[in-house]
Amino acid sequence: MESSSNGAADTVRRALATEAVHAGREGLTAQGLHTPPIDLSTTYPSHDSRDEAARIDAFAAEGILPEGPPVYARLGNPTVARFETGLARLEGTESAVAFASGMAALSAVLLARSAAGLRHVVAVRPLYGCSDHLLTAGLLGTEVTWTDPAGITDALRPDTGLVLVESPANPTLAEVDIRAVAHSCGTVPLLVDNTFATPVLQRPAEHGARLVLHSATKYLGGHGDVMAGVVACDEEFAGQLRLIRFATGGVLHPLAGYLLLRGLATLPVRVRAASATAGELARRLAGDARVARVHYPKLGGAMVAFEVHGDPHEVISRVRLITPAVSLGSVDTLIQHPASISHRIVDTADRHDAGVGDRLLRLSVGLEDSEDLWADLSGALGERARVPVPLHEAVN
Ligand code: MET
Repeated sequence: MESSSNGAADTVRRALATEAVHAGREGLTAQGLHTPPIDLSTTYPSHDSRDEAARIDAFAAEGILPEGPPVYARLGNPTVARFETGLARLEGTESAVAFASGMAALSAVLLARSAAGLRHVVAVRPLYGCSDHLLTAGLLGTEVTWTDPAGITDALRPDTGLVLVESPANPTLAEVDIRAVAHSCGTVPLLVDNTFATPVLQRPAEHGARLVLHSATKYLGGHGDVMAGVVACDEEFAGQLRLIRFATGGVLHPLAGYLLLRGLATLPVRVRAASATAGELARRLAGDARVARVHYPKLGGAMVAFEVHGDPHEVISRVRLITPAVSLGSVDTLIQHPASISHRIVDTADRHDAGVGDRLLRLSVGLEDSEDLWADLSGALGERARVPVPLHEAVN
């Protein structure tokens, strides 16, 4: 293995905060560099076509990247590979494969399983709304059985290729016991969407998940300026994902790879700071008569969900410091109404069954001062509505 950027041996197991800064920066010092280079090449020159053919054959066999330049950018990219290395180290997996978005990453996993003749998926609600929709609509030819964690074993079939859970879940922050769920899956791969927790709070692979999914757009990037997805997994599955990525083209741009690697360096600091503020806001919301219910994970984290007695649209319209926008994981605090945005695409009855009520608001806590955030949130909650008021407009 190459030496790290500061020359320390990689054989020593290092703490997460150290890995966050150094993993993926291997070999820079030897190149005389401090920051990772951004390789924008779409193709790579070679006068040896026989060697190129052999390298393509080697990649096509198992999705293993050949030594040296990647031939063509759809096979791989050195800047993106640094991010993949960094994320794999943080999640404690052999490999990671990055995509253009979280949905592209999930799609690649589903296609990999379908290609193996295993098109049945078992999934637990709630999931992020578009993940739910992708499965429910069967857009990729998969068939889904929705169940709760206790029903997973009974839901498995000979053609089940994947079990899918998200914990803490978007948007209710419901948690599952990942180790117990992994046990219920038997030999079927378990995919855990770890977007909300991040490897700072939870490393699903340590509890038996074979695949760990992230919308890297969120905490991994951390600044609301890069869209990406990534799957952390063993090298065998990673090879399949690279082949799917090559065939379907959902590659990550190298600049995004650079921004994500930079984001990983501050991930532990950002997540811990935002989580402390989120915990405090959750505590204040729980003690506020204008709030009917607060959802905050046992695991902690920077996401808070809460149900208001009043009209949730009014709260959204009144925030001034907090950004009224979907998405999460940025340095600034965001608030959105899942029934209107992130989970709009989920059938109303299914959404309600999953615990995503019409009065639920989802807060992604950023790095601002907690008193400033509380002042804004408290102002937005308004003076009245300490008891439920009817929702008049077209809220399903
Ligand atoms: C297009 S809606 C959702 C974006 C993001 N996945 C979220 O949950 O906020």
